[in-house]
Amino acid sequence: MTLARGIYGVYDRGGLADDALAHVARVLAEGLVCLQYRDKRTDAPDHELIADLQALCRAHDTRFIINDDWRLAAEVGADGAHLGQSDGDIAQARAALGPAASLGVSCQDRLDRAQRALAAGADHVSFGRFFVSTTKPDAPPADPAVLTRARSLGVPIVAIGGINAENAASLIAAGADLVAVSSALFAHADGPATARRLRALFARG
Ligand SMILES: Cc1ncc(COP(=O)(O)OP(=O)(O)O)c(N)n1
Ligand SMILES: Cc1nc(C(=O)O)sc1CCOP(=O)(O)O
Repeated sequence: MTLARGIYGVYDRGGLADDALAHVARVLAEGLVCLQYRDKRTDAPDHELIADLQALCRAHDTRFIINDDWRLAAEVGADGAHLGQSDGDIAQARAALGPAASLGVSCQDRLDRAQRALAAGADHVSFGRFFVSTTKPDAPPADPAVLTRARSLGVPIVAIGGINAENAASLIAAGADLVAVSSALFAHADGPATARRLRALFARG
């Protein structure tokens, strides 16, 4: 299923408050296209948390995506997976997840990576980081011009890295269909207000 334009939430399991799920529900209520479960702390997925997030996503008509591990995505019946350059075979992931799944691939600032990912079965591609990210401080920088070049690919283009309500407009203007946001949505109390402001940016066209 083609991802609509809008907000792509990245729920990073590290450093969450006790009321994290209630906070996620408030953010989802603002209207996110999808929510990614990302856990870099352990190889042991938190199945209870995954089930809770998946249920919240269903209730809010938000696609639920698993980072890094397409086998886990298939096992839990997620709506899709997001793969980095070393997260396995994209064609194998597509075969396992099926044609309706959302399958995204990180391409940093490389159009050739995006072309290869799409040829192998991805249906959207992600570029970044565009701003300094507290969630992933070592992510290499990308120039927003890659978003403009990527329009020619004809698939949804995701921008990621340090994005918030103040800086997202430039990336949307450059060509991003979705902005992938973690800390500004989920590590700050004003995450729901940020989601509302981001939505307004897309509503402007
Ligand atoms: C939407 C989106 N884009 C890029 C990434 C980064 O994925 P990856 O390169 O696999 O790096 P880690 O997230 O594993 O650190 C992402 N997660 N989501
Ligand atoms: C998970 C991730 N990947 C990135 C990349 O550039 O590939 S940046 C990033 C972190 C996104 O979180 P925040 O919105 O808090 O910066």
